[in-house]
Amino acid sequence: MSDPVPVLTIDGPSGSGKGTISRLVARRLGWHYLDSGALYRAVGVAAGWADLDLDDAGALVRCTFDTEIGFREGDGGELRVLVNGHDATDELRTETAGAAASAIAAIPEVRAALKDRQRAFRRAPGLVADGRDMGTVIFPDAPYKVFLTASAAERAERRYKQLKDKGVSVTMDGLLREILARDARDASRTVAPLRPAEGAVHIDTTGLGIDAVVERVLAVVAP
Ligand SMILES: Nc1ncnc2c1ncn2[C@@H]1O[C@H](COP(=O)(O)OP(=O)(O)O)[C@@H](O)[C@H]1O
Ligand SMILES: Nc1ccn([C@H]2C[C@H](O)[C@@H](COP(=O)(O)OP(=O)(O)O)O2)c(=O)n1
Repeated sequence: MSDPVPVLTIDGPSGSGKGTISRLVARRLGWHYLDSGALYRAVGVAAGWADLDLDDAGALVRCTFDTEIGFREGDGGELRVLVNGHDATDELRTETAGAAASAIAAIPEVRAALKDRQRAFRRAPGLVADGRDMGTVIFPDAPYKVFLTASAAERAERRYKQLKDKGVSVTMDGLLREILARDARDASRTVAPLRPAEGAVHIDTTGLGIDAVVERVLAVVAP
C-alpha cells in the first residue's frame, strides 16, 4: 500500500491567522489548501439568500445538501468561492456570514454532510487544511497538527485592519464582542468543538509577524 497523502492541520479561533498562514505554507510546500470555514460560510450565505431562519435546523440541513460550492483561482492568484455558481468571495468574508456559519456549524447533520467534501481535498502531494476540527475530526490521522492562537484583543485588531482595508465600516468594540461570542459558541458546542488536537503544536501568534509564524509552522513539517 502506498503511504497516505500527508496533511497539515491548522486549527484555531477567528483571527488567529489560520487562512493567511495556511495559504502561505501551502504555497511554500506546493500542497493543496482547504479553507473549511468557507464551506460553512457558503451554507450561511446560501441560507441568507433563501431567507432561512437560523433556528430552523431541518431547513439548514437541506440547504447544506442543496448548496453547490466551488473553488477557483482568481486573476490575482487569490482563492475565489462560488456558491450555486455565483462568486460570493466578498460576501463570505463578512462578519454576518461568519456569525451565520458559526450558528449553522453547531448542527451535527450539517457537519456530517460536509465531511466527505472536506476529505476529498486530500490529494497528492499533500494538503494544508484550516478550520476548527481539522486535526480532531476531519483528518485525525494527519501527521502534522498545529493550533494557532492570539489574544482576543490582537485578533480583533487584525480583523479591524482587514475590514477597514476593504472599506467595511466596523468598530473595535463591536468586533471584539463578535469574536468573543464566536469563540464561546465554537468552543462550547457539543459536536466537534474548537479545541487543540492531541499532539498539536501550539503557536501563540500574539506579537509575532506573519513571516515568523510561517517559519514556525514549516518547522513542524520539516523540523
Ligand atoms: N501573525 C500575524 N500578525 C499580524 N497580522 C496577522 C497575522 N496573521 C494574520 N494576520 C492578519 O490578520 C487578519 C486575519 O487573518 P486570517 O488569516 O483571516 O485569520 P483566520 O483565518 O484565523 O480568521 C488578516 O488580515 C491577516 O493578514
Ligand atoms: N472546520 C470548521 C471551520 C469553520 N467552522 C465554523 C465556525 C466558525 O466560526 C465559522 C467560520 O469559520 P472561518 O474559519 O471561516 O472563520 P474565521 O476566519 O476563523 O473567522 O465556521 C467550523 O465549525 N468548523
